[in-house]
Amino acid sequence: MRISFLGGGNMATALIGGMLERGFGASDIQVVDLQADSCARLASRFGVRAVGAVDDALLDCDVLVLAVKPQQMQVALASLAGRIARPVVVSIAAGLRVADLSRWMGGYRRLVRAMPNTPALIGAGVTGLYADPSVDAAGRAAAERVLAAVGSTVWIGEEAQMDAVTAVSGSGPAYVFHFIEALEAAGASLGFDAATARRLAIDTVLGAAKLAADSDEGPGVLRERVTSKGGTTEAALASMAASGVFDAIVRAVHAAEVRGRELGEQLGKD
Ligand SMILES: NC(=O)C1=CN([C@@H]2O[C@H](COP(=O)(O)OP(=O)(O)OC[C@H]3O[C@@H](n4cnc5c(N)ncnc54)[C@H](O)[C@@H]3O)[C@@H](O)[C@H]2O)C=CC1
Ligand SMILES: O=C(O)[C@@H]1CCC=N1
Repeated sequence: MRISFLGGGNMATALIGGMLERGFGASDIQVVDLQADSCARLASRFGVRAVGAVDDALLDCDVLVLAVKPQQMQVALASLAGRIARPVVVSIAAGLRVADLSRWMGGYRRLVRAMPNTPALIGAGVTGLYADPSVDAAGRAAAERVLAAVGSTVWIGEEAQMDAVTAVSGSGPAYVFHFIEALEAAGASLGFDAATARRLAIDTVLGAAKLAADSDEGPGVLRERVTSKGGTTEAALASMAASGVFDAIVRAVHAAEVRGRELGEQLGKD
């Protein structure tokens, strides 16, 4: 299976790295990026073909992944209109709807929207996928194969829910990194050196996530197990509740969902 990327930034790098780790061949992967330094970096790091402009070889693929910023998409797609007939086109852009992507590609409709996240870099991503109803089973399977190479996949039945996927799991790693930053800062403020504070914070999140993933019980039950009556955890959780941490996180995820919808509406007007 031949895969091409339009845009070779953070996410394309994460996806290509993960795919190569999982047995995709470098000679089956191509990238186009406007920045010469991005092309040089991808070519030297991964051994893939990386070019500065769309050409016929790049478009001769089974899956074309659209990996430019939402604001860059319309201009980027203008270079494809009328030039593709075969590949299933997979957009990983936040917000942008199938109808608008299709219009910008001159009516091409073999489109799948995917929302991966950066842990794809180590094969630990999760991706929500939505296919235009016109995409056949083979097209869906091809798109899923690319994203499944870098983590788990979940098909979403309604396109409108892709903004919720973006808010929960697409942006989600940033929330977790932010939590790690806070835990690390707290450790440092309690007197640990930087390396020790970071180790304690990261390994705690890693271990807790693994425990949650491996357990038949939900995170609420696991939380209660840590929380001894009258103990230290109870004191910390009471402080979090007083600060409204839980509700603040829920509100933050809703803000991300709203921003995804706004992006789609604003950019789709043109
Ligand atoms: N960063 C993340 O965690 C996630 C990002 N996304 C989505 O992935 C997409 C890419 O995001 P990043 O990789 O973070 O952005 P990025 O800015 O790192 O990469 C975009 C790349 O596209 C290139 N580019 C721009 N216009 C181009 C054109 N016309 N032709 C060829 N290349 C062009 C840029 O030079 C840049 O290297 C976005 O649409 C974003 O919504 C999706 C899931 C997670
Ligand atoms: O922040 C963003 O817009 C992108 C989409 C999901 C993660 N990063």
